Amino acid sequence: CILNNFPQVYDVTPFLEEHPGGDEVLLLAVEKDATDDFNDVGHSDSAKEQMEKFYVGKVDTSTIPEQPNYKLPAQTTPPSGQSSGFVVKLLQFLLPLLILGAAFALQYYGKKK
Ligand code: HEM
Repeated sequence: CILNNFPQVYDVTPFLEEHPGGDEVLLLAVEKDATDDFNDVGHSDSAKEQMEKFYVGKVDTSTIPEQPNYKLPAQTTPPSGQSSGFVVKLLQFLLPLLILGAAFALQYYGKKK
């Protein structure tokens, strides 16, 4: 089935083996709007007449959503990833300070003894 000359739909299944341009190009156009592909080749008037033999019907364009009704897949990082990432960053900043503080404290108490 081909969406050629959108919104007209043509079923070219019986034509696959007879198509002078080969079946491959037709199969590449399956289930998409092949209007540009068809026109770019510069098909003859006879080709356009033959096309009418495969006419199935029209797509009811009112059923096509204006916005695609799918959502992009969510980011791979889990939702908790953000907060744990923050904790890691905080620790990366605080840990060297803590070690430095511990080193100074040890030095101070070590001298006292
Ligand atoms: C119902 C749809 C189609 C019909 C009835 C059809 C019919 C034909 C016919 C009769 C020819 C011989 C040349 C001519 O008379 O113009 C032809 C050639 C060709 N068609 Fe189609 N065609 C269809 C769809 C497509 C689509 C979707 C493509 C996609 C690109 C395509 C690509 C070609 C190519 C590449 C040639 C060869 C042109 C050449 O060698 O000069 N056709 N087609």
